[in-house]
Amino acid sequence: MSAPGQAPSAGYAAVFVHEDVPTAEVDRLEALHRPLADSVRDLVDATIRTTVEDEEVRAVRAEVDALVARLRARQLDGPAGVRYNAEGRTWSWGNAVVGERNAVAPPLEVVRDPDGLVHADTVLGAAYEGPPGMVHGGVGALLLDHVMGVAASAHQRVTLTGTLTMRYVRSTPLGPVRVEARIEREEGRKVFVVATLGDPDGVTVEADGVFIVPRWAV
Ligand SMILES: CCCCCCCCCCCCCC(=O)SCCNC(=O)CCNC(=O)[C@H](O)C(C)(C)COP(=O)(O)OP(=O)(O)OC[C@H]1O[C@@H](n2cnc3c(N)ncnc32)[C@H](O)[C@@H]1OP(=O)(O)O
Repeated sequence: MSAPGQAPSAGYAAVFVHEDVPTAEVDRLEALHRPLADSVRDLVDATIRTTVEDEEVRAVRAEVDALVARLRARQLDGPAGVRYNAEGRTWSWGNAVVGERNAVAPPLEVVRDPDGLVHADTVLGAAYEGPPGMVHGGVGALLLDHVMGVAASAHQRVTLTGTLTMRYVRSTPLGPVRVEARIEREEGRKVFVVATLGDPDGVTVEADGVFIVPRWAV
């Protein structure tokens, strides 16, 4: 444990890395890598749903292994972390929900309206299944946590999830989903956020959470 007033651990603090990369270069790299993540996401879906012959499965595996080896020829020592430049541009390419290079993350664009509503639309396919044909409850929580965190941070402060409560009103079918979140109220360093996850027929999960501005971030 770290002393009060400090980041929880050197490891945590170390993921916020200042990097002297101009915004145009960050944008160029994102444009280069995003289609690769899209293709890998497609590969994940195809891996789940393929019905090809055994030999074809073995052959594809060999090709995928070769591709992995090519990408690993030069790579970071650990996770991608959160990076920022002098222009205030931040990027977190490995983020589990919005990482531009993360094929595990559903493609999600989080939008903040002028009135404070934060929302995101995406389509969840076979990789996000829990009950048959339905979104895994943990995936719903993942999306809600992130969008609620964005609402709490208001793009100007660090907040961490303190407590997250969810009520699964009905199952969420795989397919198009929408997350909405807004700040309900604030008390000192505690930010209370309410949110919903829904399908085209309406709300499927209701959530409320307490997001904390950690003492080390004040
Ligand atoms: C500029 C940057 C913008 C970036 C935008 C990007 C958006 C990204 C969005 C990503 C989204 C993804 C997000 C993620 O995935 S965040 C990852 C998941 N969350 C965590 O890992 C958090 C782990 N916990 C901690 O680090 C600490 O325990 C925290 C920071 C939470 C509090 O430690 P701290 O030492 O700071 O707190 P304190 O003891 O001084 O207490 C202060 C007040 O808070 C109250 N309290 C304490 N704990 C809890 C609790 N668990 N629930 C409810 N309330 C709690 C406490 O009673 C007190 O209230 P009061 O007595 O004053 O009334």
